[in-house]
Parts: sequence; C-alpha cells; structure tokens
Amino acid sequence: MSAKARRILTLNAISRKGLARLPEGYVVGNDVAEPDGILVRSHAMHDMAIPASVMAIGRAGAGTNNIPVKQMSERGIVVFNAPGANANAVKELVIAGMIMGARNLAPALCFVSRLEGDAERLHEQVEAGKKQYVGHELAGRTLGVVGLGAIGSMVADAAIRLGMHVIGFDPEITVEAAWRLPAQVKKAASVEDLVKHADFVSLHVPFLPATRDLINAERINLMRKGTVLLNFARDGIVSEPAVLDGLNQGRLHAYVCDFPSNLLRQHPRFVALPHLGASTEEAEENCAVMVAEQLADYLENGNILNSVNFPNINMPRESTWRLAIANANVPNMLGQISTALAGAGLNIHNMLNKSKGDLAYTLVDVDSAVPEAVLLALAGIEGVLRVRYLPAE
Ligand SMILES: NC(=O)c1ccc[n+]([C@@H]2O[C@H](COP(=O)([O-])OP(=O)(O)OC[C@H]3O[C@@H](n4cnc5c(N)ncnc54)[C@H](O)[C@@H]3O)[C@@H](O)[C@H]2O)c1
Ligand SMILES: O=C(O)[C@H](O)COP(=O)(O)O
Repeated sequence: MSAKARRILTLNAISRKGLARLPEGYVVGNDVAEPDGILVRSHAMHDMAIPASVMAIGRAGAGTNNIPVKQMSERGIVVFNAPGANANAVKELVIAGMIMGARNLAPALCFVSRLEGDAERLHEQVEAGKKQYVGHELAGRTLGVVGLGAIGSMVADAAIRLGMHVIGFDPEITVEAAWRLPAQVKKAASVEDLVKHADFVSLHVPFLPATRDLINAERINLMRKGTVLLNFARDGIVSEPAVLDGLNQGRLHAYVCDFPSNLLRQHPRFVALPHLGASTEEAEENCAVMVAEQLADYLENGNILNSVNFPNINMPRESTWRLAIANANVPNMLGQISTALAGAGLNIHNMLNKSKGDLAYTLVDVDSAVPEAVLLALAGIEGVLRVRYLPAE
C-alpha cells in the first residue's frame, strides 16, 4: 500500500534515519510549500506564519516552548514531541557538568591554554598553579534534582551509582516516572527544602510561566555555601542576575549550563556549553525516528501518540473509510457527530473518543464512502476544530 504524497517541511536538520521512517512518496525538505506536517528541533516558531495546510508538528526533542502550542490547539493542529528519546544524552552531559563544576575543569583548562615556555617551564607552571584548582569528589555529596521526568530520573539514578545521595522534588511526578526512580531517592517537600540540603542542584523541568526564574535570589540564598548549580533544561528557569550575585558571594561555587549568557560570560566559574544536551548521534536519531513515526501514523491513520496538546488514541482500522475529528471537550459532540453521519445514511463501524484538558479527539470508521457534504456538515458543528477524511489508499 503506497501512502499519499504528503508534504513535510523541516525547520531544522532532522536525522536522516528518522526521515527514512516516513512512508515512501513523502516530499520532505526545508523549502516545501503547503506542508501537511512540520518537523522541527529548536527553531523558534512563535513569530512564524504557520501555513493553513499544516495538520501536525513533530518536535524531534523534548521541550516544546519554541512552538506556539496554544494557537496550534485552537487550529486543531496536533503537536508531538519525543519524550525520553534524548534523556540519556542529557544525563551524560549533566554528569560531565557536575565533574566540571566540582573539579574546576573550565578555569583549569583556561589556565593551561595560557601557559607559555618550553617543556621544563610548562612543568614548573603546572606544578605551581594546580593548587588553585583543587576540587572535591562527587561520592558522598548530595545532589538535589528538580523535576523527576525522563531526564531527572536518569540523572538521579546515575548519581546514586556514583556514590552520591539524591533528593528530588517534582509535585507532578507521573506514576510511571515514580516507578522508574531508585528507592534511595529521598523526597524533598519543596524547592526550598531541596536547595537547603544539596551540594549540587540540577534542574530538569520544562520552561513554563510557572518555572520562569524558578531559581531566584531567595532560593540561592538558601543554598549551602559552595553549591554547584546545573541547568541543562532552559535558560529562563534561572535568574541570571541572581546567579551572578550567588557566584560573587560564594554561595554558588559554579553555574554549569547549556546556555551561554552575556551577563555571566566573564565570570570564571560560569561554565556554558552551546546547547549540546541532545546533540549526540544517538539522541538525534532516537528523537527523529520517534517523531517521524508518530507524525506518519497521524497523517495516514489519525492515530495519536505522544502529543503535548491532544490525547493519545489508537484505533486499528477495520473499515476503509475513516474520519478523524479534533474538537473542543464539551458535551454532546459525539451526539452531533453521530447524528450528522446517521442523517446521511452512514453506518458507524467503530468509534473512539478521547479527551485531554479542553480538547477532545474522535476517530470514526464507517461502512461506506463519506460524501463531501457530510464532511462540510461535520466541520460546521460548533466546537469542531478540524475534520480529516482518511480513506485507506
Ligand atoms: N539541554 C538540552 O539539550 C535539553 C535536552 C532535552 C530536554 N531539555 C529540557 O529539559 C526539560 C525536561 O526534559 P524531560 O525529558 O525530563 O521532560 P519530562 O516531561 O520527562 O520531565 C519534566 C518533569 O518536570 C516536572 N515538573 C514540571 N514543573 C515542575 C516544577 N515546578 N517543579 C518540579 N518539577 C516540575 C514534571 O512533573 C516532569 O516530571 C525539557 O522540557 C527541555 O526543556 C533540554
Ligand atoms: O528540548 C530538547 O529536546 C532540547 O533542548 C534539545 O534541543 P535540540 O533538538 O535543538 O538539540
């Protein structure tokens, strides 16, 4: 069965192994006009005019704060991400970040890069200078993890294996994530409670209005003297002026993050990487494969897996003629949809409806072809955001 020639616009480079998961016949590229779907990594989409043809957006990564999700929901556009697909890559970089902070590796590397002279002179300077960079070990220290999702839980597990104590805070932890956590992880009552009892604090929460400046001056003042703060989530989660004060006063020993900053760049104990958390071959491939498969199944069959705005839904095809309807989560939508179909003499073979917050989504398989007039009638029901007709090819 060959798929319809769908059009996919890529806004960032997406791993070729992921693109290979799109069905044969799809037209894919960074200049595709009137796309059915978009694949994106960190490209900023908030100020972009998103074409009327778009039905779905696939974020080949975790954070969706670069996508105007609310506006997409209002247009019935499904936004997917790739939960957990880059978590191991980030975890490994966080461990590297903890060691960089604890062992003063960034200033030590700067010191080495400035050395001059012959081998004997280098040796003398190294042996005289190294005492400035004495650090401490991770084993026996306490790590506080804020956000215990895909990445936070892996960081907690790795830290325990390195001999650290771990405390965590996540008021919205899922049951699945709680099961993944090692039993040794202690629960903090609040961010304040966590920062008071940690030597390292690592942030793994999404960037939302509620998490903006989650680490501010008040919370830095509660930290133990010499805390290493790690941020491989998003820059806006940390107040940079507060971090600068914390570094200058010694409350923070180091701030290690994935986000360069003009305010902090001159500080010797500020360590910034160029947003490298998910930049491994493995993570790029995992994310692209996951999101390409999700996007294709949505475009071909209307099924939804791992959307941040619509519910998960999967209905095996039992008839040739399928309708996929995105609608507001309000009473009597199913009644009106069934009435419109019955009024046109269409028999419902199978139907599934799921909801998530203010949105709902309905898959209907019918026993005969759906006339254009019925599609228009369904689209005209108040609260219906989008109607797609997906006859099997
Ligand atoms: N540096 C990078 O390249 C990189 C890579 C991947 C992800 N990220 C960022 O890391 C974030 C987390 O990724 P993930 O895959 O672990 O996501 P996730 O959704 O699996 O986990 C996020 C966790 O944060 C928790 N949370 C939300 N608000 C909170 C709050 N106020 N306090 C404490 N916990 C809170 C949630 O309940 C959830 O368990 C992403 O949203 C993204 O912004 C960065
Ligand atoms: O949220 C994410 O997945 C990361 O920030 C990775 O972003 P990237 O795909 O642009 O590397």
